[in-house]
Amino acid sequence: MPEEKVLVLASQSPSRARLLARAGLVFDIQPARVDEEEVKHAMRGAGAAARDTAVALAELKASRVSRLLPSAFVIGADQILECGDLWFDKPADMDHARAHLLSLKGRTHRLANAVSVAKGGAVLWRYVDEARLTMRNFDEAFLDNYLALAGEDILTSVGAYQLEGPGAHLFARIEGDFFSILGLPLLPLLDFLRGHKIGIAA
Ligand SMILES: Nc1nc2c(ncn2[C@@H]2O[C@H](COP(=O)(O)OP(=O)(O)OP(=O)(O)O)[C@@H](O)[C@H]2O)c(=O)[nH]1
Repeated sequence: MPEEKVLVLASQSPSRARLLARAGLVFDIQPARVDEEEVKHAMRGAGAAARDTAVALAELKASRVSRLLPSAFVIGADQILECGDLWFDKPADMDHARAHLLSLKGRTHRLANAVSVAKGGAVLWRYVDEARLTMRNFDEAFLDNYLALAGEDILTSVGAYQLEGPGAHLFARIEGDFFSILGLPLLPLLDFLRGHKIGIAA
């Protein structure tokens, strides 16, 4: 009897879970207990770039959960939004979301998107890419209408937008992978998983 391949997503992200489920993968969810702020603060203080910090966090989440579930393939991911020399976190509430978007409007921000797979506590694979997103210089009346339409779902997103939803109205231009922007570099991840006979047989 071949060993059943167990797949676990070490993430609380509804977007990451949606992307994997819609690709037909069957998986459990076990969010990682990681103090992201502490790791970001330490790495930023040591001069690490956003992409390296996102990789480190993705690996930490995957390896920590895979130590608890040693026979599973565990996916960890992390996204860092950088605008100017500021790193943004998910907004705490709608007022923060409004302030977030006022500081991003009319500017280009970068998203570092990292994903990692671990098994038995060891990182097997990691991948990182970046996207550049240019927001329109919208006025506050537009922003109020956007917030009313988009609602509190945007609090689950580091940029206070869901590109696949009303967030599309915010942008003049996006450069980068759509799935990565939503939180998961899906195509390289599916490639890796198929190589381990997880997902659709090659
Ligand atoms: N639906 C959606 N979510 C987005 C978008 N852009 C960023 N996100 C989400 O923003 C979040 C980035 O924050 P992270 O700290 O990497 O992840 P998290 O949501 O805290 O979840 P963990 O993996 O448990 O750390 C992720 O959940 C991404 O899926 C988008 O355009 N659409």
